[in-house]
Amino acid sequence: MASKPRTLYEKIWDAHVVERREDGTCLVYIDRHLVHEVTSPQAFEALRMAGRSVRRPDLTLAVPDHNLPTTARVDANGARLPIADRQSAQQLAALEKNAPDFGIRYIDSTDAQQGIVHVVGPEQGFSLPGTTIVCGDSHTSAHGGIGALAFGIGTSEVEHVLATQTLLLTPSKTMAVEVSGELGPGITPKDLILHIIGVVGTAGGTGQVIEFRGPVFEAMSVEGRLTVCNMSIEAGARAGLIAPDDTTFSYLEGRPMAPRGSDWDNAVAWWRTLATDVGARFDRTVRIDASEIAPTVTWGTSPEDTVAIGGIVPDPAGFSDPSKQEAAAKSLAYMDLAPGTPMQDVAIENVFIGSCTNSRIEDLRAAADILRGRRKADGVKWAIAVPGSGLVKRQAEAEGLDRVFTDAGFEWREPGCSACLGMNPDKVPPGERCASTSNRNFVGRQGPGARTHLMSPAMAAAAAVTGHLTDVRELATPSSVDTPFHPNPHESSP
Ligand SMILES: CC(C)[C@H](C(=O)O)[C@@H](O)C(=O)O
Ligand code: SF4
Repeated sequence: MASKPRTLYEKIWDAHVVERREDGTCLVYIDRHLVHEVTSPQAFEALRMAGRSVRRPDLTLAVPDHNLPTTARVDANGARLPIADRQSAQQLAALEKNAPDFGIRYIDSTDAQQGIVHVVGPEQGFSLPGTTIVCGDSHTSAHGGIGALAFGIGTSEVEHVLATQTLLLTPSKTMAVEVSGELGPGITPKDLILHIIGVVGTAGGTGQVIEFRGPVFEAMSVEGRLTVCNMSIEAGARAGLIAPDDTTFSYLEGRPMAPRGSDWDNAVAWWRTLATDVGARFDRTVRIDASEIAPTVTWGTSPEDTVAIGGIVPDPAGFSDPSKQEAAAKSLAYMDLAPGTPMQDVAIENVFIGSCTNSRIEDLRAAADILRGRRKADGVKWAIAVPGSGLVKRQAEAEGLDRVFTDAGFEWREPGCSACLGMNPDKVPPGERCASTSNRNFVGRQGPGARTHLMSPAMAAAAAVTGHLTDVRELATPSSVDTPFHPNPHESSP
């Protein structure tokens, strides 16, 4: 008898279950564990107190990102500069000590391979299709873009994975997000995922694993897929997935930690079997028409508060759900926006291009395409471009993108989480607005009182040039609009 058709999620899940318990929970094997400085110190301390070691240090990779300043890290003599904030300094020092103490590979802040953990994993070939990947960080969902079942875990689970290389989990429900049609000129993966979150809602995917399906994702670069899956957590989902294909394999082949030789061939042969079978069942399916999507921005303090750039700030009274009415009214008060205001009239004083959502080479190219030969508007006080890793930075510099940014009035920074969240010196001043390529527009996310509008890198660049939220399609040169994705994945890899 033919076996039951399975989804991509079910195939990866089944391949990793070590033990099914009577209560429905499963002990699941974890293939890859990424560790950063914020959620790991207590986990290592607990191991130390219990006299335990790390079960598979070779499957664990540590890299600092959240707390690192993105200004110069060494002085003129190459000596490391101190970290001013005490808690940040302690967390960073703890990771630097814990990694070698427990035999884990550690990428130092001064190493060209350092970067945001979710940029570094795929870039190093550490994150692979068909694997289970965890990290004490919600945006671990990003790695689903290469076809891995990847999700964030809490600090006690970090300890559990370090000690046992397993986790106790319950199987998730599945949701298919089927996107038909094609994205229009100038519409990027970020616009697509913002639009999807607007449709699904931040609670829409709760506890589920979303598989993004359809020709748009098949045509998308790995960078774009990482952007989409990165934000699936903002739809409440446990993880996001896109089936691995030739685009994925050519992105990964030859990366430092990817398999080689016959191991590579065997891996690719298995990865090819992972795609969802015809006839496999999802618990829920959401259908979206790509051709209806415009450049998308947020107006409120939740990632589901999205609107097309040509739209207006909504009236809270227009929402049918009373709790949403209340939330929208609160959001608008915090954002200092009046219902009915055209989004394009919203002036911004800050621009942040970076974060694990949009700091890969293709993102920097898209922003630079808009900025080339232009300058930021006078009203824009602070604009920074923060590459997702040292390798992305190096690649961008080789292409002259750093000059495009600095000529346009941007600061060109060292890799890290930066102004995505206020855990390091890069903060948006209270009461000011920021056009940001990050993934969360929560109250105080970019600093106390800061007001965040989420958007794509090209849209953030357009806002920098005009000083207000702007439809990038009105600014774009024909060539930058025609190629929203870099066509050749090899070219777009650092
Ligand atoms: C600090 C970290 C635990 C947090 C997360 O889990 O996502 C951060 O990365 C974020 O984006 O808010
Ligand atoms: S860049 Fe932002 S979203 Fe990504 S891991 Fe860092 S803080 Fe979290």
